[in-house]
Amino acid sequence: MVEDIIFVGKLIHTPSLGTLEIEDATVGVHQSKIVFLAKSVTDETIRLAKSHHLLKNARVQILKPLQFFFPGFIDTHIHAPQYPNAGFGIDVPLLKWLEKYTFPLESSFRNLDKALEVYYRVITRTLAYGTTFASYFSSLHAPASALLAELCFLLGQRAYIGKCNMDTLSPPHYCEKSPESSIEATNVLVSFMSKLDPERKMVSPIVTPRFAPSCTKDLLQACGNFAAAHDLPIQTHISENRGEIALVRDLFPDRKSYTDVYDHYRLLTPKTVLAHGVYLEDEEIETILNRQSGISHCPTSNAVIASGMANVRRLLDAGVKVSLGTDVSGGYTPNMLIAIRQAALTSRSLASVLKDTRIILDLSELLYLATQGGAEVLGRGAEVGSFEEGKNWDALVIDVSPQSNSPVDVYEHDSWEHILSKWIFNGDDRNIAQVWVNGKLIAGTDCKVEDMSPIATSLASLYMDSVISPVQKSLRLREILESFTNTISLPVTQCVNDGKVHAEPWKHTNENYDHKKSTSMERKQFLRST
Ligand SMILES: O=c1[nH]c(=O)c2nc[nH]c2[nH]1
Ligand SMILES: [Zn+2]
Repeated sequence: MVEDIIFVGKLIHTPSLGTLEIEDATVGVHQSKIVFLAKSVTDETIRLAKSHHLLKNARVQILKPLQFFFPGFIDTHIHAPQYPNAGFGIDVPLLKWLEKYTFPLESSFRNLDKALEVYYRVITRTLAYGTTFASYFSSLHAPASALLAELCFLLGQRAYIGKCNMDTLSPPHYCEKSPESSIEATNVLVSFMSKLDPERKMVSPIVTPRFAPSCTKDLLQACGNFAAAHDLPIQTHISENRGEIALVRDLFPDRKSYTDVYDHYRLLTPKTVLAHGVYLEDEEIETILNRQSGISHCPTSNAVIASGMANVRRLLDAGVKVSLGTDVSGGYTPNMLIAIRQAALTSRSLASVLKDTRIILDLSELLYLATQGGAEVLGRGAEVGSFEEGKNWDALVIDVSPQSNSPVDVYEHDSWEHILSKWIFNGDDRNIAQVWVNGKLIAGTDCKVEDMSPIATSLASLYMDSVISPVQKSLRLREILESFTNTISLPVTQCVNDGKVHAEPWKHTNENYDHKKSTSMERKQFLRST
């Protein structure tokens, strides 16, 4: 059961593009939803909240000075298995980067021990950075993707999880055998996740054709059909890099443009997330608008792998939905604050290059992209992204007081607009005191062991244990997960990987690989590669 709480304090959000609201507020949360919202704090508003029929048993949480509520960040594009590469590998352009750094790493996620370790880390790190909702690409492996879904569910992060569909132009050891086997594995993941969270409230599958060059025409067609048949969102990459666009032109000579490839295969829907969109032509933008698909602007990775600078203003002026993604590990960090900063600076650089100051994104627009804009692109605009009666309580408590021990120095004369801007440009995870998802406190510097769920506590204590060897850690991790899985009796499902069928997704996918034998080659390779 989720506790009912009346939150009292400064509340900052961007409910629509260009609207920044900074007000004192009294917010009543019942069973994870906002049921009362008064935009002031007085004895009367608190009394009114307490007398609300759904808040009779609510406790009251009052923020301290220099603390405020902010909607949780929504990262609409992040590659979970690439997290170990975050922070290096910036010497080559996109297609070479995939070959040199990305495919070798992702292919190792057939090893579920590795997946456990990396996925635990990426979820807890993004939560500490205030990401309450992430749209993850995983690798092509259904079992590891199921594990990612399960960990998000158990640790409490809202997430879309997509296993990559890719059946061509990829290394033989990291390429699906056929469109049929790719869709079969996707179906396995969808079935697993449907049992994990039947209402798709916390975790939902998302159909993930990696990008046009890594899919045959039959696979693109099958992905479009599958998404339509199961009413699922879709995510992919588009128009990120000039070399990639030329490749798409060569591979799909019958299609007018990169966008037309996706449109032809029914992959552009109101629930489609298109990452990058740096070089879209006017006609492509119009198609994306007509299909009501959205863009995930990934300025950090666009800069890191020198792909280019997307003109967000042009997309917004056209009426296209835009959000923000960290795109780890093209992006060097899963920290959404950095993505916001990079979006700000990219818009300024472009404004200077194109001699048009209108291109500059102001703070309220940047914050919208990172919150409500993300919710809209993921098709969840009515549920999360800002504070409104009926929405879920996915919120951060930001602390810029000296007690936060953060790099944000506030002076007496600073307005709240200035404080907000200082947090965005100077802050870090030390300012994120509380992370609430779906009415539960699950992370943040204030989050005590007693606040955490039992699984989060067990996993956290394991990770803080510096004595235990990596091999023991991996075994213990698996044991913990299995014990919790049994406790909440998650459905045992069948997962297909590399053509084999397995009883439970967290068990091995490779019959020759025994995780208990810590000397096995695979484990040694895993330890060396992490
Ligand atoms: O930034 C990117 N990261 C990826 O993993 C990828 N795959 C295809 N295109 C891509 N772009
Ligand atoms: Zn990407």
